[in-house]
Amino acid sequence: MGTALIYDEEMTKYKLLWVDPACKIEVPERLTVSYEALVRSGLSDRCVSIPPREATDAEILLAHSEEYLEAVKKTPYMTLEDLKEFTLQYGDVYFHPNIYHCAKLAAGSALQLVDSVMTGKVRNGIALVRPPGHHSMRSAANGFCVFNNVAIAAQYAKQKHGVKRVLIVDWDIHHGQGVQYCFEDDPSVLYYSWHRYEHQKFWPNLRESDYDSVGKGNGAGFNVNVPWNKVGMENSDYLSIFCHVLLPVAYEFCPDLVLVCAGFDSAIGDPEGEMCATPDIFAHLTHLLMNLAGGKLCAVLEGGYNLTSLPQSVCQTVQTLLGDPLPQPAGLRSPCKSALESLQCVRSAHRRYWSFLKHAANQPSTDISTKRIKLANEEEGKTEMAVEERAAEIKEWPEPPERPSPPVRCASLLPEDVACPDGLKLFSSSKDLHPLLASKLQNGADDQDALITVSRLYAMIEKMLTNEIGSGLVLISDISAAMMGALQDLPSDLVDRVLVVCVGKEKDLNYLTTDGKMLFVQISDEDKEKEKNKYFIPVSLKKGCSDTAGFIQAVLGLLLPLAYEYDPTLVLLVRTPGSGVDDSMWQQLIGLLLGFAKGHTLVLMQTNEKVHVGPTASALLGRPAPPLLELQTLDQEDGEALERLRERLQTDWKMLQTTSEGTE
Ligand SMILES: CC(O)(O)NCCCCN
Ligand SMILES: [Zn+2]
Repeated sequence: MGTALIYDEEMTKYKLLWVDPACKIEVPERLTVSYEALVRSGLSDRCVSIPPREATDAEILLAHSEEYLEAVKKTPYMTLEDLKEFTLQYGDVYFHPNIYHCAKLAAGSALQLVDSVMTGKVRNGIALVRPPGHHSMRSAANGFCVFNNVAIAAQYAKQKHGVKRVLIVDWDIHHGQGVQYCFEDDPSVLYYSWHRYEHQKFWPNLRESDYDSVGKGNGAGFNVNVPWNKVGMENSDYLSIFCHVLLPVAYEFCPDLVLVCAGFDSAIGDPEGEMCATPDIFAHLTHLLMNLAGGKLCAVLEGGYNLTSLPQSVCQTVQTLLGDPLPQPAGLRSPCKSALESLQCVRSAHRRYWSFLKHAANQPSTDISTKRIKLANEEEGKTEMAVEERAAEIKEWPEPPERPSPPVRCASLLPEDVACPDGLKLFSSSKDLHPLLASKLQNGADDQDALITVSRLYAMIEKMLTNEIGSGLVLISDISAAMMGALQDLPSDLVDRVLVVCVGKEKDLNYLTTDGKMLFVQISDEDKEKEKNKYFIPVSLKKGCSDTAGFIQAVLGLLLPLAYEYDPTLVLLVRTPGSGVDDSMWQQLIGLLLGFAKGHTLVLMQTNEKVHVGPTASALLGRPAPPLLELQTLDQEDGEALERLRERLQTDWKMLQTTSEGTE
């Protein structure tokens, strides 16, 4: 299924008609440069073009009051003076004779996107709209927003498509207070937002944007605010918040639909955000959400004011929605102290609502809310520094890397009697021994067949690293022998950093190395807590890999952060017989692992488990994993063991940190 693209140049036909420094950045070119970049890169041709439509009154009233709608309806007929007068009642927004029409198109675009995804016409999609929506409230325009496009879309999805749980991820750098107000007592809509906050000194300067606004009444726990109290946040900060806050909560919430308030003012170069995350980070943020809700994801443009990083970020997002390989998330380092403080505060504020956060640490001793009160009392004037001054610090950043799709998306090495699943291409490798193995033959290696198997594995790995093949699926009769053969002194000129994820128990692991060429993560029911090798991470679950809650917790809170920090050039995923992992969990794992090593994941399974070949192939082809069934709660002892493991490892692996204690 395809990716929808909703855009219409009509939404460029309004602009600021008077002087207002706070609003001058919201220009029509935001939309044109984004769409033109999609056209130039050939991405728009690969999308399913869906026309926008005007939202009806009834649809707008899903999130707004009648009096507000009636008032906005009058604006097309206002004189310039009336428009200025009308605008004065709201904050940081402007009106124009054509903005009501565009606001209906923006909201209608979001609804068209929801319809296209919910009816299965497309898998996912993006709507390039203006005016944005997430600041507008029931009876007020605000922050360049007139109607709350995503809030209306969430209500519409519930009402028209019977969606039970909607996840809204707001990666715009501003807090979508309009969305928060709309759903704060509604447990069927989980609103997650990070936003520049600086202890309430940054616009819209709201006390309720802080991490302790967790939702009200039945909605308690379903509003997650992550305040950025410093500018300059980087890719590592964004990814660690996704791994340690958003994803555990999102997987436990188990949404039927994901809506993204896709604001790109959180990218480097933006005068509003002043952050340092590069445009390719949106490839990863999008990918990490694509295995939720069976892949049903609707992204709706919010902010984004740097006319270079905005189109780059939009293209990165669309390319991931289309299923292209991800760029390596290079240059990750430890999240900064301020990000870790926010991380710790959010996790402790939500500990009581989400079993996946149950083991989160307490609020940091240097409680950041006291800073908020102190700083907020200082003279307000400083916060209103003109936008131009802030924009002066615009940084340089590299063009996002190319993300070419390999000619063969997924190759397979199967025994003759196993049919090649559709979409996979049988890997034909020469019968003679791989030169790298010739040495093993000389010192009389015994088992010829094993050597041939390893030889073909090496040949497949080589084709991956030259990007002739994306991923691979290999069935072998004896998995232990194959792992021994392949991993025993793995030739360094074959691959320099391989992440081995071993699902299930595996007896002798004496090919482990300590030189960092291989990071070995094992999830099983074997308890090996005494391991001291930084590159061997044994995760033990009492009930083994069949325990979905424990498994997903290990994947999200341990494996993902480790993999981001390690940044492998190859992922080797091994499923040992009798692991007990269920297919939907297995597909989730594959889907998430494809985000690393430019999609070069090689799956090793034993021939007697060929019944799992179909689901494995489907996941390797980038098809979304089915939603996980309602997760049981996390086993207490497993949760504590995972926490101990994370504590022990975080001195070596900075992406595992979830508290600010101990950081300089
Ligand atoms: C959509 C948005 O979040 O980017 N709007 C930002 C408004 C900033 C006003 N100072
Ligand atoms: Zn914004």
